[in-house]
Amino acid sequence: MASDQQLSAIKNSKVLMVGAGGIGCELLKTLALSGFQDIHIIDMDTIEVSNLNRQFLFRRSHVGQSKAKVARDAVLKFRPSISITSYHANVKDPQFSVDFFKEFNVVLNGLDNLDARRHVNRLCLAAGVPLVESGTTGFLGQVSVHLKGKTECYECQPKPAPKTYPVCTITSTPSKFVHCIVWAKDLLFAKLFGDKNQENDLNVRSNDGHSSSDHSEDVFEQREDEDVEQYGRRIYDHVFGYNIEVALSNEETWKNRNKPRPIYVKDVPTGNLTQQNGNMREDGDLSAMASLGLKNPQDVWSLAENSKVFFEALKLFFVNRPKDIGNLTFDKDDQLAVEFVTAAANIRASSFGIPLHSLFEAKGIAGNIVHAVATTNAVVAGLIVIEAIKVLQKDNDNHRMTYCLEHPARKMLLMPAEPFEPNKSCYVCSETPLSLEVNTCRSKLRDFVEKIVKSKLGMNFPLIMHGSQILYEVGDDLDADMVAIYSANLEKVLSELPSPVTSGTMLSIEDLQQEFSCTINIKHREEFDEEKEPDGMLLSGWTQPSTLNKNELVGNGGSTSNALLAEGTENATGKKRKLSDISKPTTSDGSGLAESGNQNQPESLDDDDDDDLFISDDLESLTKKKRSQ
Ligand SMILES: Nc1ncnc2c1ncn2[C@@H]1O[C@H](COP(=O)(O)OP(=O)(O)OP(=O)(O)O)[C@@H](O)[C@H]1O
Ligand SMILES: [Zn+2]
Repeated sequence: MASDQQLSAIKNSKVLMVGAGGIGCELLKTLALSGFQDIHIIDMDTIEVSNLNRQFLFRRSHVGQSKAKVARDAVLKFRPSISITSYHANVKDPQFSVDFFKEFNVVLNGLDNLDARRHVNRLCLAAGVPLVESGTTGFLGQVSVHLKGKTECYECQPKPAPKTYPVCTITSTPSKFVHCIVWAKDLLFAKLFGDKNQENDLNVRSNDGHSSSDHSEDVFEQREDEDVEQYGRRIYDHVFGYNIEVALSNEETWKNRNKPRPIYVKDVPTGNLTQQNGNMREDGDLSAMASLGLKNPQDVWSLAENSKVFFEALKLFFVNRPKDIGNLTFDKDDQLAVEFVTAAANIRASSFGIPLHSLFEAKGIAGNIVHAVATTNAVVAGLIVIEAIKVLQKDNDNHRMTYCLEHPARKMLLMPAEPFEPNKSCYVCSETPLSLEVNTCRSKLRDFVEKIVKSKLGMNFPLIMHGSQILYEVGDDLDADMVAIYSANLEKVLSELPSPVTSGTMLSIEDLQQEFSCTINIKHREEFDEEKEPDGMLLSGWTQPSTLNKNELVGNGGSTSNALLAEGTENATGKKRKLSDISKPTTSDGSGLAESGNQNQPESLDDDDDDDLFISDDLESLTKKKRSQ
């Protein structure tokens, strides 16, 4: 039961929830039932069928409608007297300015991506509004509190980069099914159905050293004299047959590897491809599986079935979705795209002697999906509300960041820890400059804007200055002359800009919407390792807090929090961390939650009682011990 004091803090508060998905639905319900009276929700999405299993405020009839609005209406049905305001919008839209954020007593995040989380973090810092951040993945969850100047901000700890694979593993020497998925999704699918002007490694390696005139034209363009079936067969023979033959001709590559087998259409009994079954699923999605009468997404298809799905999906794209061709990027919710990618990945896997997978498994890998657990979302939502109430009561000494871990016996375990102090070298909440190694004579301003300013620094509306000269700016109110100058600057190499950027230059970069600025010291470097530093530049200076050494306890930014709050990491793609992993300093970054061995594991861990949830204070006492040293 809440105390009178708590109730009055709750009643007089105005809270902003960002995200009305898995965590958001639970959170809105818990806020309403806890007595919150003025709740604002932002979510940019509409409801999908795949949300219904856990986003319990939504029903089938709501599919296609705004999540924020439907969530609001559903909760108002059982709490009609409270005020809920919904925004069907991206939190990065300019309407959600620093002034907008200042209206709230606390901001609660239920997001699913790094980009939006970073943006909200910056707005909360600029507005001086406390942020309660959260994330879940399967049985794992985490809630943390960020108070400007008192605790670390969401970006104080670097987040691991999403898992990437060396280009040659994907283009020439796959050894795992995931490599075949990446090839099918990022190369083949992108080449056939995506933007034709995008760089694509599909042919680069496989055609190395072979200048057969037959293959020097763009083989991926449909020829005027061929129909879509002939086109499909030619693509099939090219990517699964010819390209593999070319790869095989490089003897060196296969000295210590199993050789792949070229596969041509004529070798595979695909039978009659004219379909009788109609090509729609029950939910109205276009589907090659439906046309072919393949019903169970958990079945592993044979090579022949995969080949049929390949041809049928390709045909359906060209015949039924011609407008999409040239504009598509892979989307795990696009049934036909998932079918095509599954089939292509399996045919490639077959060629390389890698076990084939079902559509269900392939979709999970392609979409970086860890199946959500509704209970974890509910527990995390409860923890968010507990921390939000402490924020409202200004109970700043008692905040906890809480990890939701998986008990070895599949029970859920809560681990509270004290929040960390701000990282003095955080480029977001402190003024520490960053440094960038870059070839200033080769890299263009465009590379710097795309790869560093937007992608690494997460800026939306950047302004780049060298001394008092503006090199680049984004905004709606720029006059045409300025737009022309900035566009021309984008195409210039750094050292040839009107105000040349060379070794020793200090650039200031500002995002006017986020009210966030930082400085970058430029250091010229000639060469970069293509595989390890594919951006051709290296940003540094934003380090782990120096107070932590490798074997010390890490409350946030440790492997669990990174796995949860950063997208697409190895952990988020299916490998669940065990408590024992987290309790020992054996994680790759040495940042396991506890110091070493079993001594730090909660005693109750092996306890066999039947409770489904228990809270351990062990970690908290350890944290205190470490900090007082
Ligand atoms: N920039 C953003 N602005 C507003 N809402 C956002 C933004 N980024 C993500 N969201 C919302 O955050 C919510 C996250 O919820 P959740 O993790 O359950 O994802 P989902 O898309 O509903 O489910 P899944 O990804 O598993 O299909 C989504 O509803 C999504 O629309
Ligand atoms: Zn910070």
